Amino acid sequence: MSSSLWRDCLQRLQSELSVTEFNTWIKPLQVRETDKEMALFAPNPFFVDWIRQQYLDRITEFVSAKDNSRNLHISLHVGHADIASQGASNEANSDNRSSAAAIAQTSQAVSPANHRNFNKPTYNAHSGSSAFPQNNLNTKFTFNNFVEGKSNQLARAAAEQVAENPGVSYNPLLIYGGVGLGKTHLMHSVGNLILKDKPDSKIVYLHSERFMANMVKALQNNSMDAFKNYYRSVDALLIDDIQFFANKGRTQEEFFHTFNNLIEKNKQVIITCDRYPKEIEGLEERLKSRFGWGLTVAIEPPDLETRVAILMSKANHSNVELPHEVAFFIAKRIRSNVRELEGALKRVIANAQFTGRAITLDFVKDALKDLIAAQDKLISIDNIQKTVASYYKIKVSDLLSKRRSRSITRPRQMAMSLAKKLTNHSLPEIGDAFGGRDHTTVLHACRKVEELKNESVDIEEDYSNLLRTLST
Ligand SMILES: Nc1ncnc2c1ncn2[C@@H]1O[C@H](COP(=O)(O)OP(=O)(O)OP(=O)(O)O)[C@@H](O)[C@H]1O
Repeated sequence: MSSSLWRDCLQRLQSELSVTEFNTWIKPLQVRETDKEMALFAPNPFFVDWIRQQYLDRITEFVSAKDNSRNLHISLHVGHADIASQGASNEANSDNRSSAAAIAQTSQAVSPANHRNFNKPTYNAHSGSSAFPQNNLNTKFTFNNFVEGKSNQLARAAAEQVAENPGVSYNPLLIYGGVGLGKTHLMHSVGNLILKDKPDSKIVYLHSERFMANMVKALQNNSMDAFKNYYRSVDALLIDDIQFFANKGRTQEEFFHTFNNLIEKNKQVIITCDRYPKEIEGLEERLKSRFGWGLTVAIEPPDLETRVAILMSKANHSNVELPHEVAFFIAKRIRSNVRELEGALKRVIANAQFTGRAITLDFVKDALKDLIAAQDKLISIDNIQKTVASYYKIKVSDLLSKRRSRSITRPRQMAMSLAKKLTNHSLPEIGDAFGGRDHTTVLHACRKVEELKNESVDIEEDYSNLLRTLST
């Protein structure tokens, strides 16, 4: 079935994409539209992945601009629109869940607001009588395919310990770091390993947004007891992106009690967060302090060697031979996070498959030219150093020197903190660029600047001035 909204969307995409791209990826999509949802169907999981990475933002943007009154959810599925209709009617029939469950396994609801968060596959959801998910673990995320490097070593080691001794080693385990760095991957790896050792364990993974949605549903349906019992009866609760709880008082209250209950019973809790939890505004102090009871570990952006290793490993898993020089080229250019690195690799592989061309350096330069151009426009550490030095009327060589007088250390800390904020370089890379300093020095500088900004209007003003100069 094809709605007029979808037809408009197709027209727009056709005008924006090349003929091959449109015919290969967009034309085969089937659509089923209801009042609340636009469900898109693609022939296989790879196709779904590709649509999500390359086109979903654009489709979502277009649909919400064109029809913002309905706030349509856009979901992606493997399969055919007509089979899904059968699935949907099965879903309504509580005695016949198999088709609905099969569809649920490959479905990821996406709305303009929650698109990033629900992007993650949750293939392992069991069907069941409960209104709540049974485990939602993605079996693709394991320790075996998690590439270790300096940036994630500690987090990985802690996660492995927790998987071996759930509820005992570190409870809670809190993993924090920027987007796409492997926090969710590690969390699922723990869940999968616990299940391998103890298949009867009740492990639940969910995004914090889902926790809140389930709570709201339970409040509406007068089923809070079932909600509480469900989450308090698990052996391990893995909850992603806790920063989402900021300023959501009722959800925090509920989570606080669930958390206490589980920890008291030595049930494992694992939490991820996109920043150091103490820095989340709108998160209650009692939660922040409890999160610190166990172990808090950071994941940093991977360094060059780790990025190369990740690319080689991902290519290997897709049975693709990736020349080392190509991996090196991509890893050098794409530094932001692993998700983008993986996206670039997928794009290279798909392009090579379409065109039948070999993956050479020239081929990759061409296939990724827009990504590379965007990357080249990013602010460089060099530029930050020059701007900060000139602002404080010192020399760049002072910033790189060992001098420790305040007139030099403050600007140096400011420059490091701006480098962390405005570039995709990892802490070790920033440290290197500042006269070979350790990554902990950079971390300290970032925290110090945050602290000083709160204490001193002058520093706050310097920071804003520099940020403005660098961002224009
Ligand atoms: N060290 C690694 N080895 C292999 N794959 C990795 C590694 N780190 C990240 N990835 C891959 O990168 C992608 C993004 O990782 P993940 O979803 O775990 O990031 P995240 O930190 O949870 O991000 P977000 O904050 O956006 O939720 C996944 O496909 C994951 O498998």
